[in-house]
Amino acid sequence: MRNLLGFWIDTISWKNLKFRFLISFTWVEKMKDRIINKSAEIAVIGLGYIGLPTAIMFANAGFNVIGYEIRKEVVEKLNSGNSHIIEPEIDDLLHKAIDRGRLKATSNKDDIRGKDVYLICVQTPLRDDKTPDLTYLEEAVRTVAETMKKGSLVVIESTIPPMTTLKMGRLIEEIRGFKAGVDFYMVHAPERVMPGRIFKELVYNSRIIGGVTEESAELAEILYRSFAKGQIFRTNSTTSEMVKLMENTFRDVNIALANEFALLAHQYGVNIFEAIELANTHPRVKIHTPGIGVGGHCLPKDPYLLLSSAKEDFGLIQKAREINEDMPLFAKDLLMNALKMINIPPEEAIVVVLGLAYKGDSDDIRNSPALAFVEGIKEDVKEVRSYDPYVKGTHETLEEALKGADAAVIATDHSQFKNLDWEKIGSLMRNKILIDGRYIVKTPPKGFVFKGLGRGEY
Ligand SMILES: NC(=O)C1=CN([C@@H]2O[C@H](COP(=O)(O)OP(=O)(O)OC[C@H]3O[C@@H](n4cnc5c(N)ncnc54)[C@H](O)[C@@H]3O)[C@@H](O)[C@H]2O)C=CC1
Ligand SMILES: CC(=O)N[C@@H]1[C@@H](OP(=O)(O)OP(=O)(O)OC[C@H]2O[C@@H](n3ccc(=O)[nH]c3=O)[C@H](O)[C@@H]2O)O[C@H](C(=O)O)[C@@H](O)[C@@H]1O
Repeated sequence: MRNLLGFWIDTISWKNLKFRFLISFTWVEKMKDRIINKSAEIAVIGLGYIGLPTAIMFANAGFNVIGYEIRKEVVEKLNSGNSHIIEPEIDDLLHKAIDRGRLKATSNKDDIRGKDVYLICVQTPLRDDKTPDLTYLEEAVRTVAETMKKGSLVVIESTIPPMTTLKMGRLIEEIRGFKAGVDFYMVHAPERVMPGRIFKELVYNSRIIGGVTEESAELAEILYRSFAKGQIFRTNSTTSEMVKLMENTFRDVNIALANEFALLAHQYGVNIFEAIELANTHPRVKIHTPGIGVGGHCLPKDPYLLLSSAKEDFGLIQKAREINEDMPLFAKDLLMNALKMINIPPEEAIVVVLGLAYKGDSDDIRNSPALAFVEGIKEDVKEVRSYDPYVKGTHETLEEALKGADAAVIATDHSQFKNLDWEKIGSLMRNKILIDGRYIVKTPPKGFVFKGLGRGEY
């Protein structure tokens, strides 16, 4: 917090300091009142996995919220009361917000003019060359710059490379002439929720708020307090950007270590899941879970966002990424070995991938290792089919997908896959190969050539 002082001094021009201080004092008090009495109007930019639940939370906390989204089909769906994402509790909470008249979606910029608060929740993916693609963010910031008023609070919730909030502040200044921390308030308030637990974690997780000024951070804290019960820590925007990226990089590197242990276990004929369970009985060891890969919108890209502006190479984080990115290829090796064991030429094999989503009980296929696996085998085998209960465009039923197939590969830990009767399902298949990339099948089913990732056999 003490470090912030130097920061404000940079941001505020000394010449106008006294005058601006008076204005800013009046503004901040007014804004606090508007937030506390819920008369502050909120625009959420981007209604995806993060923006929609956040908009719903603020609406149900009593604010008038308008969601601005460029995908018109999403806007239509939401305004008719239907969520376009799968998440526990979302349908009820969305209906509540819409029925109370607190939440609307729009694709019209005019509808978000002059709001008190702008929350930017757009995607921040990577380009093919693994550098950050900030075009969605920049476009969202342009929209905000065009529609905001003096004194608005601009919150970037998206995960972004260090120093991006300051850059976006300068972009607003170029477009609109408003200076961040002087003419408007600005923070980076990264979201830390876990899909599948979003509505619980929005309330109970702790939050980091990185302000370009202390006042900005204070306002944002009051705003989030309208529904958040976890601790809220204030810092500057570059620190909060780094904290968020460090959290996901920590998880990615730890998963890579678990994956490397799994690869080693194959060399020594050890079941890695038994070994990890035993190692985790140590009071200071908590090894993650190995698997077919690390997917989703965040873990596969956030380490690269963290490294993106660094002036040197950082080997550990990069290496961890490579290990995780190679795991679908290791699963491919397991499949090829199984085909060889029963003399099925790969070019004649029909392979069924069970689960396309990046993790269990999700419909999100962004950066999914299942897709990398499909990509890795599609030129080698005769046919690749897929079945995912949550993903459109896959086979309707598991049975239909497996009929006449040679191999099934479990790529996602959907609950539906956990208690399947493989001996019964096997009767539908032409050949019985089962590859488990997610430690779903604990005991190899009878009559199958079974290979489990991390299970020791190769
Ligand atoms: N999905 C997750 O589990 C988490 C995501 N995050 C971060 O939150 C951010 C958003 O992620 P998601 O919600 O998953 O992405 P998403 O892709 O589900 O949602 C982004 C939405 O923004 C819309 N959009 C893009 N540009 C726009 C613009 N200029 N104006 C209006 N709408 C626009 C897109 O059409 C999309 O609906 C990312 O930075 C991500 O790293 C953080 C924590 C968890
Ligand atoms: C540090 C941390 O826990 N970050 C969370 C993470 O959510 P996300 O759903 O992407 O995380 P996840 O459950 O770790 O899954 C990511 C991927 O990693 C795989 N995975 C996960 C844990 C593990 O031990 N082994 C493993 O292989 C999953 O199968 C999945 O493919 O990233 C989110 C985000 O930033 O998007 C973040 O808000 C969440 O709190």
